[in-house]
Amino acid sequence: MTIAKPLYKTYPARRQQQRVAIAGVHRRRPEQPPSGARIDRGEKILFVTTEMRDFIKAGGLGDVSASLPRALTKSDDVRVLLPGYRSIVHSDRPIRIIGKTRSFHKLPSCDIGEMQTDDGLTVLVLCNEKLFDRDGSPYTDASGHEWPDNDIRFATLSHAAADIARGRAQMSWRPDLLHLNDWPCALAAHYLDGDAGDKVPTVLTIHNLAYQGVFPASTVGCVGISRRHAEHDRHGRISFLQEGLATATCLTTVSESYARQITEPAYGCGLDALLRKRAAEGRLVGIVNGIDTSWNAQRDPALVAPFSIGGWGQRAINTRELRTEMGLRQQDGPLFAVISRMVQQKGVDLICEAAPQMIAAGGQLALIGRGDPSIERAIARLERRFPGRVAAHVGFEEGLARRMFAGADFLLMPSRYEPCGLSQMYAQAYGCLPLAHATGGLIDTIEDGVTGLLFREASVCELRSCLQRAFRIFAEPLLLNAMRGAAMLEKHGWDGPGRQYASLYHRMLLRKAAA
Ligand SMILES: Nc1ncnc2c1ncn2[C@@H]1O[C@H](COP(=O)(O)OP(=O)(O)O[C@H]2O[C@H](CO)[C@@H](O)[C@H](O)[C@H]2O)[C@@H](O)[C@H]1O
Repeated sequence: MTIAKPLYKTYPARRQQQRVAIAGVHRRRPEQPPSGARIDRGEKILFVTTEMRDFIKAGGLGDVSASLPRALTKSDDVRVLLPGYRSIVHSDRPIRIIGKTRSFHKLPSCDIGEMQTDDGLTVLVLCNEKLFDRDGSPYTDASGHEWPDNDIRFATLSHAAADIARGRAQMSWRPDLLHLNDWPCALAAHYLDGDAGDKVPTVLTIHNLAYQGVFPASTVGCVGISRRHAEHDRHGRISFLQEGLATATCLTTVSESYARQITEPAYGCGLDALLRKRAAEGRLVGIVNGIDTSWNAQRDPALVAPFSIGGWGQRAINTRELRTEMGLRQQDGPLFAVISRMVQQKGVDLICEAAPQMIAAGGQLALIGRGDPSIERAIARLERRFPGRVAAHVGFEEGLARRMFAGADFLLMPSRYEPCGLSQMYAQAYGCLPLAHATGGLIDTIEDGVTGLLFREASVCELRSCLQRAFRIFAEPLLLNAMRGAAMLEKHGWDGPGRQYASLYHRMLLRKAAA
C-alpha cells in the first residue's frame, strides 16, 4: 500500500467500540414495534459502488454514485464504499484506517479506510494495493483490456460489503441496509443470503443488464460461492449479476420503462425469466435517475455565455464559440451533438450512416467520446470526409461536454437500449433538444415534440426521418425556442428519486422489523 504513512492511523479501541456498536444494534432492534411500525429517519445505508465522479468515472454509474448518496443524506446516514483505486488512495485527502476484513477462499483481507469529501460525505475505501492500486479504469488497464483478476477484485469488494453488514469488519458503524450497484457488487447479496434472522437487506440496482460479470467455473471456488441460484446454464460459467439478481432482497433499475423491458426476452439479456419472477414477487422497481444541480445553464462556469430560458441570443454565443473550439465552419444550419461512450449500445454506427445526408441538408455534427476502436475509426473517417462540418474529440472531457450541451441544437441518442440515460437530461437543462430512440429511460424523460424528439426503432431509416423532423423544427424559430424552454423547465433533480429510494429502504426495513 503506498498511502503516505501519516494517513494511516489504527483504531486503538476498535474492538471495544465494535462490541459497544453491535450491542447497540441488538438493543435498538427490539425497540422497533413489530408491525405497522415507523422506522426512524436516519437509517444506516452502505452504498457500494465501483465508480464515483469525485474520484473516478467510466460512465453514468460514476454520476449516479456521486449524486444519489448525497441526496439520501437528507434522510439517512449514508456511507459510500469504493475500492481503493490509485486515484483515491493517492489523492491528497487523508484516509484513516477504521476496520479490516478477513480473507475468504482466494479473496485477500483488506483494510477499510475512511475519508470525507469536502461537503462532508463519508467514503469508506477498501484498501488493498495489489488489487486496486493500478493505472487504468476501474475495470480495464490503460489500453482497455479487462483486468484478468476482475473476479477476485470485485468479489473482494462484495465480500467486504457483506462483512461490514455483518459487523465482522472491526468497525464501530454497521449498516441497516446495503445498496449495491451492478455486477461488481452483486455477490454481496449472495454472501448475505445464507444469513438467518438478523440478515441485512440488500437493494441491487441494475444500471445496465448487458454487463453481467461472467467468469469461468473455476471462479466459483476462488470466490467461495455455491452457485445454487444459477438458473440458466452458462456453459459452466458463473454470472455475478445473476447470483445477485436471485438473492438480493429487492432489485431496482434506473427507469420504469427499462424495468418493464428487462422482463422481456428482447431486452432481458438471457435473464428475463429470473427478472419476471422477481417482478412477480414485487421485488423489481424502476426509479428514474436524476441529475445534479451543477447542470444549470445560468451558473455553469464551463460555459462561455451562461443563459436562462428566453436568453436565446446568449445561447447563440455558446453555439458560435463551440463551432470555433471544435474547428467547425460558422454556418446557419442546425448543429447536432453526440456525447457518449462509443459502444454498440449507443447506436453511433447509425449516426455515421445517417450523417452524409444530414450534412448535405446543411447540418453539422460535433462528437465527443471514446470506446470501441472500430467506432472511433468510423468517426475519424467521417471527420476526414467532411472537414468543417464534422468534428470529433476522442477522449473524456466534462468541460467540453458541457459546452456542447450549451451550444448544440440537438443531441443525438439513437441508443439500441438505454436503461435511463443521463445525457438527454443534461441536454434538456441546456436547451439542447434530445433526438432519441424511444427506449428505456429515454421514453420516461423525453416528451416527443415537446422536450425532444423520439423515434420508434433504432434503425438508420427511422433516425433519418427523425433528423428531417429536427430540420423542420429548426426552420421554425418560435417552435424551436418553445421546445427549448419546455426542455429547460423539466425538473430532473435528485430530490424526487432520492425520496423514492429512501422510501424503498424504509419499506424494506419495516418488512424486516415486522417479520
Ligand atoms: N467523452 C465524454 N466526455 C465527457 N462526458 C462524457 C463522455 N462520454 C460520456 N460522457 C458522459 O458520461 C455519462 C454517461 O452516462 P449515460 O447514462 O449516458 O451512460 P452509461 O451508458 O455510461 O450509463 C449506464 O448507467 C447510467 C446510470 O444509471 C444509465 O443512465 C445508462 O442508461 C446506463 O447505460 C454522461 O454524463 C455523459 O454526458
